[in-house]
Amino acid sequence: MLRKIHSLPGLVAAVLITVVGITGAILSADPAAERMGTSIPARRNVAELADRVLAHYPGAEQIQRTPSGALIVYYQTGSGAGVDQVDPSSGNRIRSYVPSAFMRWVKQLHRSLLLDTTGRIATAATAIAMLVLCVSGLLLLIKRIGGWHALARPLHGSKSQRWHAEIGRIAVTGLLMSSITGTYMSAATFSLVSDGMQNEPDFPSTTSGGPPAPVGRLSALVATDLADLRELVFPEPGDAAAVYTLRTAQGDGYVDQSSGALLGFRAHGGTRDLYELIYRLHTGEGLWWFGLILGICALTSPWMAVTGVIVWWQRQRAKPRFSGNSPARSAEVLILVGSENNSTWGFARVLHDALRQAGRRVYTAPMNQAPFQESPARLLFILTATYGDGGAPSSADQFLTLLSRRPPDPATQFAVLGFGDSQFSKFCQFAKDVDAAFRAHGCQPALELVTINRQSSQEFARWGVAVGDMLGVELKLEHAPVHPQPFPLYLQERIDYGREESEPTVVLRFVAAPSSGSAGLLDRLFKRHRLPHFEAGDLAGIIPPGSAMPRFYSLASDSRNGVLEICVRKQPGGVCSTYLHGLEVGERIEVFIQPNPQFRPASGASPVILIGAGTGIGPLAGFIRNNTGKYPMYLYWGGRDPESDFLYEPELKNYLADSRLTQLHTAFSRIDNGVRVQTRLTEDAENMRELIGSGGQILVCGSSAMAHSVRMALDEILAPMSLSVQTLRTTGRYREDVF
Ligand SMILES: Cc1cc2nc3c(=O)[nH]c(=O)nc-3n(C[C@H](O)[C@H](O)[C@H](O)COP(=O)(O)O)c2cc1C
Repeated sequence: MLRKIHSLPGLVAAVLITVVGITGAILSADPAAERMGTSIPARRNVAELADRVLAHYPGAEQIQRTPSGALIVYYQTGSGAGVDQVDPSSGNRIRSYVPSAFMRWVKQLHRSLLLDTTGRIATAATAIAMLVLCVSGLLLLIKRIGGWHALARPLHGSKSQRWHAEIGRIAVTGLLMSSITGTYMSAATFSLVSDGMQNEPDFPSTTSGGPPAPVGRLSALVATDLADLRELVFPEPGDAAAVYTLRTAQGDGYVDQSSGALLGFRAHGGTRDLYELIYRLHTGEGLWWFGLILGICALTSPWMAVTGVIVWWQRQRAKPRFSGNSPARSAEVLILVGSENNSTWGFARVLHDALRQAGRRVYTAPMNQAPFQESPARLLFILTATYGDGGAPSSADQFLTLLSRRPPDPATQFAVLGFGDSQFSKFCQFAKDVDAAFRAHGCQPALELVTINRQSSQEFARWGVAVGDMLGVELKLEHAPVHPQPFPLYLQERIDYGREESEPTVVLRFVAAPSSGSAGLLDRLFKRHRLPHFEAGDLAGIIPPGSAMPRFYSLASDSRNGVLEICVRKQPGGVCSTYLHGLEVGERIEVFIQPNPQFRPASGASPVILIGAGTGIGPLAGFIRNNTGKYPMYLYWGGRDPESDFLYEPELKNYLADSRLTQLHTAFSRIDNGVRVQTRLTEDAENMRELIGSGGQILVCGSSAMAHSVRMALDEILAPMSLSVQTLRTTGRYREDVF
């Protein structure tokens, strides 16, 4: 619901929000520019100013003081009327006052889209839409990220999602302020609220009628501080009954031109003061710095509109299109899906189709729409992602309440499949909560809870086998997510380690075109650089022949290195690793890139501690290779035997020599007194604490068993500092890429 409230006004008003935002940002520069060209004298009264202005402009008709403090004089001369900006101290002319035609046009566009009343209604609607977008966007972000306290945390999601939320959380306060004040001003324009301007003073019925006194001696003007002046209108020369009209910050009145007495003064009411405050907050007039801040925030509106539309479009494209649902009333099996970004629906589709092929009547629905009342189904599959800080995705946020209202039924069997990312501290937490809720509700687990890390097709296929066994049918769950376009690569070089071992490792370097052969020189020169963009730590997706499922390998190079490099250990019976180990130099393969932006060293000079074992060294070696700024980097790496599989040995020695690597700590397990990498960490605990104390970040890459041991060791190392892996994780200083 909240998402709909956010998307609808955004989509409808995207163009208007862009126009109003850009014009607002341009207008915000005006008060600042005006303020810069204005000097504000210390204590001066209106009588003194008027006296000096009259000395320069005998035909002065009116003095106006703009909210920025600029003084404008309207006057008549023998040759006609004129308007000048004058110096507040001397009354001297500064320049002729001609508001820029461009700024007037921008103002009209901002206020009414150059369309009078229709335009004003449209801009009022835009201000309201913007207000709704700011509030709903903030609530969505809080929900996604896991609460108010987490608002400053690093963001996850697709590139457009992250950019939308990142800029949004910076600009939201300014945009909120602009939209609230804009809405109020539009309401005042259409008299829906009062602006307090109707409270005009009554024109004096009698005046002293005496001869005009010099303006510099009129007591009411002497008593008025220049800083309070808004406007002074001079009386018609020769008219003894005429008076000065004086408008100030406090109220409006008239001044007798002979006695200098203040006549019929009427103070502004609270409504007028409120309107003026809101006007100043919106326009920045009189508060130029505030206006500039709002202007900068308003500049983000085109960005927010474009990224917002992209996020919406991506979500629409990924939306499930379900055909072949059996009616809920007659379904034997329910598949309930909890998803935020829709990828879980792809897995649900595969399960749905496989169960139908196995002859079951299946009904699939979002968890929030579980048809508990109508459906007699007694077998429930729940496929759900986790969001925020271990919370529910949007299509499942009502589910636990729905379940609690369902009468307990021991005849119901359920199986929960959790989708998550082990980078998050509360991995698949919502799936765990759902599993626990079903058990507490008296339902029977048909299968134990299974969690799937990063949408792994292999883990899903394994779960499918367990489901098939449970149902007594053969169930093949092959989920091939939609991947980016693959591109061809040629193997340029391979470096083999531990050939004689049962699980040898190979470093493979691919280029975008053959570096030798029949290709022409130009072809060779340019095609070599036609690698798509990727960074070390991103994932290379490779689909081995005879399989539909890609396997992912962490990249050990950047595209700017001119090669795509991966480090592969041959797994016993592993389809893809066997295929890659069999590649000959010059052979062609197809690869696609899956960005993995959370696994990168933070920018800046704080130390980076890289920890890995086995082929986990791949991305870590890539980070070191690209550390051309020579920031402190420490590598702790565990291998088996230094004789046969010291991966990247010559490169690491070079990096140490040219300071791209600060320290190298190796641990080998298959030698006398062999140790694992976590032991090296513990031995070097003092150094580790020092590095973490100076703001260090830890990146871990390798098997999940190794990552687990490393976490345990680090928790012990960090305990004297009252820190833990968990606390580092929540602040983005501990990241894992685990397989
Ligand atoms: C903002 C955000 C927050 C997330 N929070 C968690 C989390 O707390 N725990 C977890 O295991 N996974 C978390 N994930 C990972 C998702 O649950 C995972 O990518 C899932 O496969 C997405 O499924 P969906 O595309 O159907 O929404 C988060 C992802 C994002 C983008």
